[in-house]
Amino acid sequence: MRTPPDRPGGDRHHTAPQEPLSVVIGAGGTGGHIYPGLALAEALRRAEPDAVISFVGTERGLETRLVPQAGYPLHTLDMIPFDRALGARRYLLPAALLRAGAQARAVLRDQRAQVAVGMGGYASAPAVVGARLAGLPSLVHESNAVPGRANRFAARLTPHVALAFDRSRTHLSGGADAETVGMPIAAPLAQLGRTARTDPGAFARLRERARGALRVPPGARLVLVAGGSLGADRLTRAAVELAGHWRAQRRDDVHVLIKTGPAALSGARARLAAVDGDERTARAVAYLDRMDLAYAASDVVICRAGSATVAELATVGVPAVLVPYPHAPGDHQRHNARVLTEQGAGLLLPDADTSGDSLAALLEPLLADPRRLAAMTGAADPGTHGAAADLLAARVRALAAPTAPSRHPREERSIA
Ligand SMILES: CC(=O)N[C@H]1[C@@H](OP(=O)(O)OP(=O)(O)OC[C@H]2O[C@@H](n3ccc(=O)[nH]c3=O)[C@H](O)[C@@H]2O)O[C@H](CO)[C@@H](O)[C@@H]1O
Repeated sequence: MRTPPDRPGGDRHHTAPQEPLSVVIGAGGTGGHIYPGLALAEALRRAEPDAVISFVGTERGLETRLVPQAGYPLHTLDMIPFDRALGARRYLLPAALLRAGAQARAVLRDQRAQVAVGMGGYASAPAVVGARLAGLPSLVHESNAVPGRANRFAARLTPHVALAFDRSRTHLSGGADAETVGMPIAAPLAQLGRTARTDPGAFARLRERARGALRVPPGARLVLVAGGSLGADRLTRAAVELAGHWRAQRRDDVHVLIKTGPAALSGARARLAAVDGDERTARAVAYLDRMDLAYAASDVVICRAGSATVAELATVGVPAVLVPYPHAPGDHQRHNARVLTEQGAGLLLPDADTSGDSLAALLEPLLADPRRLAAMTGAADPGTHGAAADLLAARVRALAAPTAPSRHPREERSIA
């Protein structure tokens, strides 16, 4: 039996011994939904060590690797993607949603959950539907500057909405009452941001260790090319061209680390071998499990503008060249990118203009200008991303409280 802990921000009410906090988190598809879900899970466990946390996801996404690897059970639902389903298969969506919602309800009941949280991705809306079917409170966290259809739908089913970026408020039903908590990011990244801002000596030591771990040649500036959790072929190709260009110039003051995604690794390595056989100028890896090391070691990051990446860059303050994915629903990556470009912490490069030549033209003057790089780092506004996991966890715990305003009239109504 759980003893009511002495809670900072103590917001659960205790009149009698009760079951442990049990929360089901719906998150899936790509890293941008799963890592924030995992950061929330960790924050819940920090606040209530005996909390029972489970995830719902699908068989198709990165969650099948990342969630069990982090030590949490994953229950899979049969759900089709919201956006692709709209087209000719639009008529399949209500039935798919109800079926997946019923599966989520079974998980919620099985786990004796008190709250469901939708973090975005395929499984997010079913988690919220499942909570409605079970008469439980739910909360939606919107991570993008422009919400996707799944979360716009889910936000109509619950009055509890939290935002990563304030600018998405106007797109959501109930958005006016939403709280901007920031994007939950992993504890090592939040810590890296704090160290970078408050302890230059410690950060310099960390940076040296990270550069060693990533095999960055001594004295070279590191350009990290990180497409997003799945990689981005356009960026990988441009980065290989850039490496070839710098290698031809015999430059030993720059090094490119290319995160390709697993599917593109062998092709990228073959192309790199043709221009830089001994990996002096560039190295390709499939995935980086330690993004904290990668950010700490980098002088510039070239990346897509997924919301988690944008929030992490704002937190750690690494200057960025952002190449928004042009087919993201609602062009949300371009809006995400603005978070950094409007601060002066990032430069925008349209996807169609991205090549080895355009990257060289952008990066060469930038890397040669340490004051400009430092100004970009200084301009990055960390906002509340470093604290977002704890802020969101406090909201979730408040909803789980027996006397909390969880049984909102909207949650009592049937969704049918
Ligand atoms: C193509 C597409 O539709 N992408 C969407 C997807 O992005 P996607 O999941 O690719 O990208 P994000 O940038 O949001 O998140 C990537 C996450 O994976 C981590 N990471 C990445 C690479 C790596 O090697 N190791 C690693 O740990 C990053 O640190 C970050 O935490 O979900 C995001 C959140 O809704 C959206 O904003 C993006 O538009």
